[in-house]
Amino acid sequence: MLVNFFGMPSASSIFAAYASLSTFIMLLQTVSNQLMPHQVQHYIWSLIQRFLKTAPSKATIVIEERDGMWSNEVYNAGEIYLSTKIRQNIDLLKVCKPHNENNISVKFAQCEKIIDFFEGIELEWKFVYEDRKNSTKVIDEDTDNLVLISEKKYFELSFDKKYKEKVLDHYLPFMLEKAKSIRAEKKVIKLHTLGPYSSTNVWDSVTFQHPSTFDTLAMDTKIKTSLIDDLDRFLQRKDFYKKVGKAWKRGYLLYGPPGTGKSSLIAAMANYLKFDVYDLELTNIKRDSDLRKLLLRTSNRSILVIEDIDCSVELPDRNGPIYADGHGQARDIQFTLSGLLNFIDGLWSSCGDQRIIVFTTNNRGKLDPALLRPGRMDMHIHMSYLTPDGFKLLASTYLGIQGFHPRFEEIKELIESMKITPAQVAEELMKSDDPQTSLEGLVNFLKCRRIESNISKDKGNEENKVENIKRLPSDSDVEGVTD
Ligand SMILES: Nc1ncnc2c1ncn2[C@@H]1O[C@H](COP(=O)(O)OP(=O)(O)OP(=O)(O)O)[C@@H](O)[C@H]1O
Ligand SMILES: [Mg+2]
Repeated sequence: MLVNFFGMPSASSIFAAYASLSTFIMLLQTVSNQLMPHQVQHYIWSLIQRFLKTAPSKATIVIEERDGMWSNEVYNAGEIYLSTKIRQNIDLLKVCKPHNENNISVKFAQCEKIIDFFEGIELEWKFVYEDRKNSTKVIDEDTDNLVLISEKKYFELSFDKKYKEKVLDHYLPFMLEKAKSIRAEKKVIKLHTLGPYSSTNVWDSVTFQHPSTFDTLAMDTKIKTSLIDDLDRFLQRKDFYKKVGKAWKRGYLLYGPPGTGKSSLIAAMANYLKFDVYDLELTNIKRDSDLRKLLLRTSNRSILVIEDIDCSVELPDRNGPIYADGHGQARDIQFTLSGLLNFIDGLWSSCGDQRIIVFTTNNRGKLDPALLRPGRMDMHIHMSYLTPDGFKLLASTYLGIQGFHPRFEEIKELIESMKITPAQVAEELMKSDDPQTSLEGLVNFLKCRRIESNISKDKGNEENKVENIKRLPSDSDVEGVTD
């Protein structure tokens, strides 16, 4: 073929090639018309056409359900990703509801094909299901038990060969990410706690159903916004933590009086992030090694909570490791708070992703300095008494009152004049379904509280006066004083 100086074939050579190809095809048609029945001709032509169109340029990736004994993450992701697409494309579906998910999952019921598109590339997913002659042993990752399976499942992902790099480097990671977010959306949050006598060192888990969210939480708006921003930034900073060589973790210290919403805030964080919660009651732990085992059994994307750190456990100071438990028996505790924190740091640096640790306390002043040291807890969050804005939020959540209500002014003035917790007000607001009655009850409650606190203030002042009078120097106190 003639080629011009741009490396392209010339017009005359293309024309000549086209003419000889057409002559060849016409000849082939004449021969086949005379020798073969019409249906056979049609079948052969369609085969040739299909071969010319697809065969030479097609690539296929096989994604098996199992990688040896273990499940294959890419297959699992494929199943989740395609579950959003098969509803429209396929008539025979299989549905199930895994125990750790909220919604029904839709799966392939038999060998089927689905077409997907990604940045202009057409991708064909084929689900293949085969019965095996012999069953094989695999690990059920939910229970860690060996189970026998007698089927083989896999996906064949086919596409134009020229997009191989793009599919491997972009489409599959995109599909994995998508599956991750679908899974996160569907995920049921678990609350893991230790039994009263956790000699077995295992976490008991139940479904976490705390309804608290950032929308229902009455707290300083600026603090709330900066916490949400902090959590968002934390989730997106995988590369940053890797770059600076730090464990991908974040620590929060929540402090404030009882009933100001510290535990509710933890629940709101868990619901926002869809992270499991591990509630670590340090008093239940006997040995340092038990603690390590338990911590090793916590999962990524989780919140480790240690509540009331100042009083729930008597962590030894550096002078003495032997402590008495609640029953007066000696308890050999070999860890210090800073030891615990260092261990968590070390563990999470090597095998932890997206870990959050939250400590709560009613009294920040009583805390071990190890915890307060700069850089130890990333954010100290003060949960304080109720403010008028906080009250408006509670009124909207509990009573459905949006905006203004004639009683708000009086309530605002009462709230500003005393220290009242959101928990106390929430309890009053729950006493009636009728907003008018509830607010009436709240006003009475607040007035009583104000009278009580004035009385105790007066009493305090009286006692102080008496105390001061008692302390006035008597003749015998004042040595060497003469008139
Ligand atoms: N800031 C708040 N916003 C909305 N509701 C709140 C808030 N604080 C407390 N409540 C209500 O009071 C209940 C008790 O609050 P919570 O257990 O979160 O307080 P806490 O600060 O953890 O108290 P403690 O120090 O005793 O553990 C919650 O279930 C919730 O109904
Ligand atoms: Mg609490």
